[in-house]
Amino acid sequence: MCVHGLGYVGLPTAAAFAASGHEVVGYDVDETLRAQLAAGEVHVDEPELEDLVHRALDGGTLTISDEVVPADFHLVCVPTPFDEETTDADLSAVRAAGTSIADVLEHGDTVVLESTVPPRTTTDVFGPILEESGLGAGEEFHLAYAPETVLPGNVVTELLENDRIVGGVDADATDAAASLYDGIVDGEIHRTHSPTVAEFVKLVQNTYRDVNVALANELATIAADYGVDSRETIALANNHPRVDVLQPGPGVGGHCLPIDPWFLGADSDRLDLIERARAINEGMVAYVGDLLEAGLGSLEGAKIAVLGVAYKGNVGDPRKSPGLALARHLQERTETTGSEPRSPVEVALHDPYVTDQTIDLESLESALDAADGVAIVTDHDEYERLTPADFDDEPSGPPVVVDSRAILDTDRFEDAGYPVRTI
Ligand SMILES: NC(=O)c1ccc[n+]([C@@H]2O[C@H](COP(=O)([O-])OP(=O)(O)OC[C@H]3O[C@@H](n4cnc5c(N)ncnc54)[C@H](O)[C@@H]3O)[C@@H](O)[C@H]2O)c1
Ligand SMILES: CC(=O)N[C@@H]1[C@@H](OP(=O)(O)OP(=O)(O)OC[C@H]2O[C@@H](n3ccc(=O)[nH]c3=O)[C@H](O)[C@@H]2O)O[C@H](CO)[C@@H](O)[C@@H]1O
Repeated sequence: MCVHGLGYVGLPTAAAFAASGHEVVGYDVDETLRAQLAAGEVHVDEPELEDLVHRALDGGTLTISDEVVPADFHLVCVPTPFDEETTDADLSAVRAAGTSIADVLEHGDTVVLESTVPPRTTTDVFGPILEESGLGAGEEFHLAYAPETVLPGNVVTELLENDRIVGGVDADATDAAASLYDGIVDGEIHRTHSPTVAEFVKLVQNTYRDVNVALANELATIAADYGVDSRETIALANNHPRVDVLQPGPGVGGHCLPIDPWFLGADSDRLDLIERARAINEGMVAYVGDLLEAGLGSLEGAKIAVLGVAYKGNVGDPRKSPGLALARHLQERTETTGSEPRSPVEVALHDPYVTDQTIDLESLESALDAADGVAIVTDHDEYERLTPADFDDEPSGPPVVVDSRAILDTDRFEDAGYPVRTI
C-alpha cells in the first residue's frame, strides 16, 4: 500500500494499516517531514499515535519513501484547503497526487481518495488525471472515495472504530476498497454505488455540525437578551428525545467545519441556511468583543488576555482559530480610523498546547498581568481549573472576564468579586 500525505489523517492511517500487517510505504511531498518521520519523530500530537508509528517503523511494515511507489492500493490523504476570498476548494494537492500515481499505476490496482472534496471530484477531477496512465477507471483499475471522519484529539481510536462509507466507480471498486477497510475497522463499512454520494455524505456530516453550532450560538445571543442562561436552556431542551442542540462558543475553528460546508457550493448556488450559519459562527468573535466592551466601557487602550489559540480544547492545532480571530477583531475594532485618534487594544495571547513558533504567545502570568479584560476562548482543562487567585488584582479592580465556553466556576468568581460573563 502507498499512502500519499502523512499529516493528521495519512500518518495514523499508514501506521494503522502497517500495524495490522500490511506492507505500507508512506510518501509525503514535504522533505523535512519525511526525514523526521524516518527518524521516528512524530509531528502529529495524538494519544497513542507515537507508539503506533514506532511499532510500524520498528516492525519494518511502514517505510517512509521519497518517491511514489507502485502499489496494489494507493490511499490519498493530501490537504484540500480553500480560497478564503472565493471559498473555492484548492484541489492542487489532489491533482498532484493523481499525476504521481498515474506514473506508477498498474492494471488491477485500487486507488482510494480520502481527502475531503467537493462532490464529483473523484469522477470528474481525480479519475481523469489517473487515466492519463492509459488505464481506464473501472475497467483496468479500481477507483473509490472513502471519507475520513476522525475527530482531532481522538484520532487513533476513531480511525479504528468509526463506521466508514465507501463509494466506488463500480461495484468491484467499492468491494476492493471496502475489503481493505474491513481489515482494520471495527465500525461498519457502508457501501454506496457512487463516489459522489460518499463525497456528499462527508460534507453533510460537517455541515450538520456547523449549522447546529450556529443555532446554539444564535440561541445564546437571544437567551442573553431575555436574561436566561443559554447552557441551562439547551441542557433542558435536550431532554426531549428529538432535540440535540450543541454548545455555543466563540465560533467554529479547525480546518474542517469552517471550510467543508463551502464545498457544497462548488456546483450549486443553493447554499442559504448553510451560508448564514457560517456567518453566525464567524460573527461570534464580535459578540465576545461586545461583551468585553460592555464590561469595560471602552476597549480603547485596554489590555485583553486571550486564553486559547487552539481551535478547541486539549489540542494544539491553531488552524482557523477563534482565539486568533478574536485578537484580530479586537485590534481592527480599535484601529478603525474615524475623526478621533484611536488607541488600539493590547492583546496578550496564551495557550498551553500550541507550539506554532509563528504565533506570539506569552506565559499565563504575563498574559494576565495587568489585564483589563480576559477572554477564555478555548476549553482547555487548564483553564477550567483557573481560580480568582490566578487573576492579577489590579488597583483598578478585577478584570472583566468573558468565559465564552462557560468552563469557569462562576460562583467562585462572583464571590471573589469577579463577575464572569458567559455565552
Ligand atoms: N485532520 C482531520 O481531522 C481530518 C479529518 C477528516 C478529513 N480530513 C481531510 O483529510 C485531508 C488531509 O487532512 P490532514 O489534516 O491530514 O492534512 P495535513 O495538512 O495534516 O497533511 C497533509 C499532508 O499531505 C502532504 N502533501 C501535500 N501534497 C501532497 C502530494 N501531492 N503527495 C503527497 N503528500 C502531499 C503535506 O505535505 C502534508 O504533510 C484533507 O482533505 C482534510 O480535509 C482531515
Ligand atoms: C461531524 C463531525 O463531528 N466532524 C468532526 C470535525 O472535527 P473537529 O475537531 O473540527 O470538530 P469539533 O470538535 O466539532 O470542533 C469544531 C469547532 O466547533 C466548535 N464547537 C463544537 C461543538 C460545539 O458544541 N460547539 C462548538 O463551538 C469547537 O470548539 C471547534 O472550534 O471535523 C473533522 C474533519 O472533517 C471530522 O473528521 C470530525 O469527525
